[in-house]
Amino acid sequence: MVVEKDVLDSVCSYCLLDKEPSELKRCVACKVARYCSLVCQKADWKLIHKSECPILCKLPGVPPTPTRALYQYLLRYPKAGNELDAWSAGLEHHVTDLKKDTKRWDEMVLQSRAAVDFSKSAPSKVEMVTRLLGIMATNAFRATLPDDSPIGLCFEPALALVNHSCSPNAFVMFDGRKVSLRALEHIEKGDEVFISYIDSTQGREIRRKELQQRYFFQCNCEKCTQDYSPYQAFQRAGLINPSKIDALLDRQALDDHATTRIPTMRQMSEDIEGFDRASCKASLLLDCSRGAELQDERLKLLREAHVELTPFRTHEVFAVPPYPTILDEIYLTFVDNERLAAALVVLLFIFFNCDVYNWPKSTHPARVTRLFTIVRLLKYVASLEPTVLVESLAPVPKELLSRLDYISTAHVLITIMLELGPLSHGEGTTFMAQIREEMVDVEEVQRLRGVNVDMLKAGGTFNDLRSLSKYAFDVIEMQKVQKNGHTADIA
Ligand SMILES: C[S@@+](CC[C@H](N)C(=O)[O-])C[C@H]1O[C@@H](n2cnc3c(N)ncnc32)[C@H](O)[C@@H]1O
Repeated sequence: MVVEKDVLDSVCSYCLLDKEPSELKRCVACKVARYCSLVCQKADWKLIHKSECPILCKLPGVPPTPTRALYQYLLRYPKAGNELDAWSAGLEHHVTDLKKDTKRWDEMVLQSRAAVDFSKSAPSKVEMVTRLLGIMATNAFRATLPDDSPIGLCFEPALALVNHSCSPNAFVMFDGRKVSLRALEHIEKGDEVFISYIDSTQGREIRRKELQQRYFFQCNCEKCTQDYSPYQAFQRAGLINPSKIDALLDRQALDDHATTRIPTMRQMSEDIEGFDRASCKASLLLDCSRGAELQDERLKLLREAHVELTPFRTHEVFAVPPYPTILDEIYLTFVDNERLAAALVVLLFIFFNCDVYNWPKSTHPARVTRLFTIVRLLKYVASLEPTVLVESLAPVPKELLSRLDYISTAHVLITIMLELGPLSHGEGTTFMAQIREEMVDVEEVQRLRGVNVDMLKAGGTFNDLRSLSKYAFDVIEMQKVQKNGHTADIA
């Protein structure tokens, strides 16, 4: 496991947990590696830093993450000849495919030479190291935090044996240094385990292109061969796991919506020009928004992209790409702008209308992580003065905003997460510890308020949450304008 170059300041180089930079102590020699404790520093020194530190001391900057992964391999197996270890040697390397892209291959050879040079290995090892780089390109995982931000490169030969499917039955979960393969559903003995290498909520052509370019194969899973829409894939995936989540989601309504979207999608495919044009224009605007320097400019482009998707909106096919991505980016822009009440409303809409279809299993880590974000946003909204809340969510009726019990809703969601978290992220993980911390915090607030939450009444609470999510479009269209030097939201 190698820490991503960009997060070296905020992640412990040994346990890989993210911390405030002030909580991490730098290695006094190289000033690159940082640790959250002496225990981690000692463990990393023994594992790799003893050999890596002198390299980092001599270099003017930190080499790219793959180069560091390569020289760390050479440092850990200094006595090996020009052959890879048995585990790595058996993995796909796609060297023939990689060589077809001469520019990419030349860069790979350069990176391998640098790794051999930095680790003072024999020059004869360059060929083996370039092959190892090919193996890593196909087999290494991007280690992430629960919010999906990258923290490192993980090369684990046993996990690398798992093939891809766009409707996977398992997933890889990172918790600091620990990595595990977890099932999304019951897998019979003898059945193949599949994970998704990519964002499988994207459309088939984008998925196929990405898999071909990065992994050199054409995916022939059922979702690809049948070109299933998210609604068909949802129905194929079966019912949502029975659990307390039923209080939050109306399973019958979800199923009915999916059923009625199937003929709608067929109808849409007859007007392919109209939908393709809308989708292409929205995707172009989305790309432009990613290049926008100012937040307001970014939001303006995303709003335009959202308007382009009006045909999707008319047919209520919110789970169909690129709709979920556009909404997700709008939500993230609101977070970046510290418009957290607006972010909550958009996120609720995404949760109820996109996520449930794109990740049908309620124990999917993406779904559970979303619930966690919703809890945090609910707690923030609960802390706002009622007048400020009404102002920041101008299109939402005051009556609904004042009726909602944000803390009790957060409380019930945490109760649900205590059931889902051990299945999605695993018992004993940092994520579960965070959920428990939230529970202690919310229970204390409830005690002070004298509120006793009854799960049976939760259905009512969630109806209000669903009602709030229905104002997402009005909230998105709300303009932020400059008024006498002050910014204000107007409907
Ligand atoms: C991480 S490896 C998976 C293990 C690999 N099958 C092996 O035996 O070493 C990734 C490579 O496996 C192959 N692969 C993975 N999933 C596949 C799929 N669904 N269909 C065809 N090939 C696949 C591709 O060659 C891909 O580059």
